[in-house]
Formats: sequence, structure tokens, C-alpha cells
Amino acid sequence: MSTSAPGRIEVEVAGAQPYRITIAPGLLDDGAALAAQVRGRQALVLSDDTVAPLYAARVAGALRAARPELSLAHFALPAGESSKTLHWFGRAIDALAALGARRDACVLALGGGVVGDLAGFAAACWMRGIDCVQLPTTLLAMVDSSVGGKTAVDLPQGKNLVGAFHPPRAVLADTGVLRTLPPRELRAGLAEVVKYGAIVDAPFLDWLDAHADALLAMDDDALAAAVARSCAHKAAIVERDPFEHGERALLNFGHTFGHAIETEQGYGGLNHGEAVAVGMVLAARLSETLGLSRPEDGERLRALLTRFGLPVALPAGLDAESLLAHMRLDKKAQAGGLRFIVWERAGRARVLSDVPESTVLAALRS
Ligand SMILES: NC(=O)c1ccc[n+]([C@@H]2O[C@H](COP(=O)([O-])OP(=O)(O)OC[C@H]3O[C@@H](n4cnc5c(N)ncnc54)[C@H](O)[C@@H]3O)[C@@H](O)[C@H]2O)c1
Ligand SMILES: O=C(O)C(=O)C[C@@H](O)[C@H](O)[C@H](O)COP(=O)(O)O
Ligand SMILES: [Zn+2]
Repeated sequence: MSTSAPGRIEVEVAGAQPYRITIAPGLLDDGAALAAQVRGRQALVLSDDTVAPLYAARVAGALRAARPELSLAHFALPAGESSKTLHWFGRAIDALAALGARRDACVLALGGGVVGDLAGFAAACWMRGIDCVQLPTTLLAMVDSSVGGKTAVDLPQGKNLVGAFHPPRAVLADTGVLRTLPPRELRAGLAEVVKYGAIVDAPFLDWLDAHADALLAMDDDALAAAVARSCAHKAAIVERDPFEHGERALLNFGHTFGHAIETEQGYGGLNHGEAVAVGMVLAARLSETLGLSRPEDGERLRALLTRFGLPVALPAGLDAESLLAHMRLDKKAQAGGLRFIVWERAGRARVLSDVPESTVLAALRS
């Protein structure tokens, strides 16, 4: 992590296709920073119908001022998880075709994780792969989805079942846009922030506890510090294991349960961060049931998530057997059965294979 200018934090992601995450207020107005990432003369700003009216003209104006010759097109999805589908993926591809996008064209993913995942997948598929620059506008997208190159859309059968690994060309996180983020979405992002503490950085949980009020009040310094520390963790993990052959799976802590909840609710109930919050509590409970961790750690995790206003219990009416059926399609599952990310204590998570379904059901029902 480094700072090239006051208030600007940079995190490098090494690997076969290295890129930089830049974190600073005002980046969406920085035509030079945006234009530097667009190699050719064509760009598609892909957004959603909440974010586009707020920020698309700013991005387009800054880019046009820096690169008047650019051919710029816009495409906006309906906001929300229910648009992360093959249908809207197809519409995004249509927008690239209408632009006549060549191999050096660029997709600018301006939005939260839904936009980032779908735009990244469209960029991965168009002509077998064009540049995607991530311009995350939610806390969750800044700390997690914009980094690491997992792109996907959902199916009714399960989350992110169709996708590709396609690292971004760059990530420009303009923390100033968090000012317009609804409180529920701020809290959702905090769930993924807590995840880093849970899996690899116990002192971060202490820091989050100490700065909870500042984070919830959207204090600029506290938010920038949380984004930077989260990105540093994600960058370190994905550069060592870009394709999830090993330790990257730790980033899935709480997700086997969380994704099952989202799928069972038809992508219209808990949002991703909320589902992950419940999922982490269940993963901690599973770890306890298996005798791997102590109840005190689970209690502490629950207390922090509750402090952040996140749900910590399964929504009423969800059937444990139906959730289990969704988990069988989880991407971590193997011939031997379900695999979970469990923890031994705060800051120390690991992968556990062949977890008996009866134990999972017990955790769901407890
Ligand atoms: N690829 C990855 O590694 C990865 C990691 C984590 C999550 N995800 C995916 O990310 C998605 C969740 O992302 P999300 O939580 O950002 O949800 P989202 O993209 O649906 O955004 C949440 C809401 O906030 C609105 N919004 C976005 N930015 C705003 C702003 N600055 N001001 C006002 N409103 C704004 C959006 O229009 C939307 O209504 C899920 O599909 C999840 O699977 C992917
Ligand atoms: O980057 C990763 O790896 C993650 O697992 C990050 C998760 O927060 C994210 O929700 C991811 O999309 C889940 O991936 P999936 O492979 O379980 O669909
Ligand atoms: Zn996630």
C-alpha cells in the first residue's frame, strides 16, 4: 500500500495481469486518471438506473475533456441483484455490438457489485476478452467485488453460476460517492469488511469495533482506512491464488450459507452483504458444532455484525432442507460432498471438506 498524493491510496495487485487499485475522493472527475486506463478509442459506461443519473455524466464529461476523440456509449441495467442475469448480460453484449466495439475497447463498470460482476463478465466474453475498468460506487464493491477478477451472473438455480475470471485493467474507487449510498448498502459493505477480520486479521475486528460509530456516520478517514485495509487483504490473497485453487476460498467465509439464502429468496430478500452476515454467523456456529472453535469468538462476531445493523439469524420461513439443496450446487462442493470455510478462531479460517449434511442441517436449525 502506498500514497502518491495526499489522500490518495494505491494498492498494487501483482500477477500475470497486474493492476492498481486507487482509492481517493474525486476520482470520477479525474479525466486524466480515467483516460489513462482506456487504451483504444471506444468505451462503454455500464451502470445501473440508480447510479447512472448520479454519476455517469460526470465520468463521461471528465473522459471527454481528457480524450475528445473517444467514442463513448452508455448502458444502464435496472438496479439490484435481480438484474444480474443472462438476460441483462445479453443486453450489455448488444450495447457493445451497437458501439462496434473492437478488441481495444473498454468497459467502464460504474456501480456496485451487480454492475461490476455483469460488466466484467461482458468484457470477459466480448471478442474473448476486452479491458474492464472497475469504478466501484458501493462500499461492498470498493472492498471486495471490484478486485480479483471474479465476474458472473446468477441463475435461478444458484449465485454466480455462469462467469469467468477476468481481472480488471484498473480499479478507481472514488470514496466521495459513498455520500449518496443508502445506509442499508453501507451496512452490507461492512459485512464483507468484517469478513477480512474474521478470516485473516483479528486485530482488524478490534479496529472495526473501535471505529464502528465513525464508519456508520460515514467518516471519510475511517471509511478510507477500512477500504484500504480490506483491499490490501484481498489483493494479497488473489495475487497468491487468482483462480481459487487454495487460500482464495477463504474469501468465501459465510458465502455457502449466504448464497443459499439469496437463491432461496429469489434474489429479492436479503442483499448479498446481509446474507453473508447471517452466513458468517452460521459458519461460526458450524465450526463450534464441529468442535473447531470456541463460542466466545462466534458471540463476538455476532455482536460486531449486530452493532453494524446487520442481520445475524436466518430470515423467518426459510426451509433448512431447501437451503441445503442450494448448497449442493455451491462452486466449492466436490465429489466427496460439501466444503465449507470454517474458523478456528477470529482471524484464522480454513477450508473443511466432506462436511456431513446432518451437521450443516443442525447448524441451520440451531
Ligand atoms: N466479484 C466478486 O469478487 C464479488 C465480491 C463480493 C460481492 N460480489 C457481488 O456483488 C453484488 C453485490 O454488490 P452491491 O452490494 O454493491 O450491490 P448493488 O450493485 O446491487 O448495489 C446496491 C444498491 O446501491 C445502489 N448504489 C450503488 N452505488 C450507489 C451510490 N454511490 N449512491 C447511491 N446508490 C448507489 C445500486 O443502484 C443498488 O441499488 C452481488 O451480486 C455479489 O454476488 C462479487
Ligand atoms: O473474490 C472471491 O474469491 C470471493 O469469494 C469474494 C466474495 O465476497 C464474493 O461474493 C464472490 O463473488 C463469491 O464467489 P463465488 O465463487 O462463491 O461465487
Ligand atoms: Zn461476497
